[in-house]
Amino acid sequence: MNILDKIVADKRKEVALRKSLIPVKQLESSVLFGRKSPSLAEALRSSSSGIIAEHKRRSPSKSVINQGLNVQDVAKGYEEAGVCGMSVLTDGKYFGGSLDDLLLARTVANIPLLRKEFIIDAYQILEAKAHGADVILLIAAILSRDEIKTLSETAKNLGLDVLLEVHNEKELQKSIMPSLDMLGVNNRNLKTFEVSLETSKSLFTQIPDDFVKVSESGISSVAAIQELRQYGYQGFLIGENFMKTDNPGAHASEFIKGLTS
Ligand SMILES: O=C(O)c1ccccc1NCC(=O)[C@H](O)[C@H](O)COP(=O)(O)O
Repeated sequence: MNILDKIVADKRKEVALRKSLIPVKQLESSVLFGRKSPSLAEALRSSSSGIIAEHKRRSPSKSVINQGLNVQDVAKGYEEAGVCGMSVLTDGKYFGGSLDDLLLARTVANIPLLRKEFIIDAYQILEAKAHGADVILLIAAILSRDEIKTLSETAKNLGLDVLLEVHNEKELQKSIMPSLDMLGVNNRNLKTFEVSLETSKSLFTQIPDDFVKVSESGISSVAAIQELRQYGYQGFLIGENFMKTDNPGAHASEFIKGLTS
């Protein structure tokens, strides 16, 4: 069993438990459920930086990145830095995150928030909306085409943007459909943890122009982004490079200045 299989097996149990504890009606009656979500795809299209900055305490590939920060400070810092959106990892077991992190980020920031999660069930999309997310992530490696269609249509019906993540041509070809807003190429192979920006560079021609192209993982320099832009990428998801510092917001701010100067 690879790490992705393990995460998904645990996620199925976790979602079943959560469903038994919190009924859909309760999620739907939350204050944030009625909130209009700003679009991350639109923000990326009109941005000169394209940065989506992530809150990431730890990960299967790197173990601990930074456990000592307050998620609200990180969210405020990212917003002040001028990022287009913030990604909040909500998985507890492997990433040390939670839905409370999303809620806390929402209370202090107005930028689009992405629920970074291993979504396998529409219930998790309702949770995302109820906790202030504007965008959900769907991972092609763990979903069938039919599941991607059902889950992305659920998200669109709730006014959320959808970022669909792929790692290779096969995942990309099975996933293309109109209910997606952004296509993300993950430079990290989630089964082996190997990271290479070549993954983004090799897949860009096959992503139709209707989708905002996002390059994810392993991005740590302004030069890398300038190069990825040549391939048509408009969004850049960065986690560890910001989160490993004492002040991710300040680091993101310096990074964005380097990109836009
Ligand atoms: O980051 C991991 O080790 C990981 C392992 C298994 C599944 C997903 C994983 N990461 C999720 C992500 O996609 C990244 O957090 C995100 O793209 C940011 O990456 P980075 O800038 O390299 O922290």
